[in-house]
Amino acid sequence: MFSRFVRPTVISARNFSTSKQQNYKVAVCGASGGIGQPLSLLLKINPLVSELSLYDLVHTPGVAADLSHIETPAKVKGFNGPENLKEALRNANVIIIPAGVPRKPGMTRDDLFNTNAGIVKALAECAAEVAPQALIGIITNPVNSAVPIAAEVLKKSGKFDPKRLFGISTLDIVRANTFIAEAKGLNPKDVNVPVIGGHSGVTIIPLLSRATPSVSFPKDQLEALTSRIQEAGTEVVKAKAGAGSATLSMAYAGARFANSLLRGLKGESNVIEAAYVQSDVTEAQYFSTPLVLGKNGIEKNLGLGKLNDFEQELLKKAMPELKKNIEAGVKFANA
Ligand SMILES: NC(=O)C1=CN([C@@H]2O[C@H](COP(=O)(O)OP(=O)(O)OC[C@H]3O[C@@H](n4cnc5c(N)ncnc54)[C@H](O)[C@@H]3O)[C@@H](O)[C@H]2O)C=CC1
Ligand SMILES: O=C([O-])CC(=O)C(=O)O
Repeated sequence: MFSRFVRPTVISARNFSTSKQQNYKVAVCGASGGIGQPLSLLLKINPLVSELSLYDLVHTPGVAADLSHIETPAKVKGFNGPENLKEALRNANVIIIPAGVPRKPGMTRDDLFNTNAGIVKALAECAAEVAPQALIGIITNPVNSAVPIAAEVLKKSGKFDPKRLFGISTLDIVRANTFIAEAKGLNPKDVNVPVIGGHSGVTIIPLLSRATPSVSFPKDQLEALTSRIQEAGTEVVKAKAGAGSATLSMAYAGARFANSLLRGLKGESNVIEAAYVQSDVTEAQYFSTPLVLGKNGIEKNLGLGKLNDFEQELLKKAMPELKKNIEAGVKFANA
């Protein structure tokens, strides 16, 4: 199934050739941040975006003014502060959320829970009220808990549609593709590595046995590559030495994911992208697997597929942590 995957073109700037509807409003919450700004730039040059709504607590007038001078059709509006949140999100087709604090060296993604859980909760509450049809993609960490928080909030307001809520785990796939291409001397654009599970440490489960093109590694290299993919976020946090976590690669991954949501919305067939969603493919209530995306969000969950013994072991190790993260999110939202 992965061989049919087509790497989307994120950047097409002025070379627009789409004839179908492209009137989509995309809102970015946390638009002035390290991820938010480059993500908004990539969305501004996406031909499927007609309206780009930038929300943050600070600096959105400046970011919006700056982006609005780019010679693409998307209309950019900046919304600063909670009093403007409703207007920012109203009737959005897609809402992407990179709002919240990032890690510093020595922290786990879970250490961000106390600050970021409340941010995600408030944004989801507003989305439920003013954009109940929106496809919502959450970047904010810890993703494993943030998605259950948003789901519980949406459930409380009677607006939860499991086909429309996504934790964005695309960066794990982007990294896996890059690292495997490097290891095998391939062009990364030709490599597709499924990564399933959650988005932190052991919950990130790369399925190298199912990479296309097919690749194989001796056991020690397989283990080293697997753990590099699982710990790649920490690699960036360490390299940035206190200045935050991945922003540019995440902006790329977020733009790729948003583009796939939009391609699905406009009725393109065969749009496949993995994300962390409500799921019954394992005993964890939320789990990332490849999805077919369509006009209403998830059209089909493609499930786990076949795992080899090594990957079964990774899955076993991921489960307790993932379930704990999910439980923490559900508990927080219902406290
Ligand atoms: N899912 C993934 O693969 C990844 C997730 N992340 C996560 O993304 C989040 C953002 O990271 P960065 O952009 O580097 O952080 P940042 O600190 O540079 O930017 C965050 C932005 O959110 C804004 N913000 C804070 N509270 C807000 C609220 N209540 N409403 C709206 N905006 C609010 C801030 O003003 C700031 O502009 C972090 O939680 C980080 O851990 C980062 C990389 C990858
Ligand atoms: O590692 C972090 O804190 C940010 C993140 O989620 C990633 O880069 O995968």
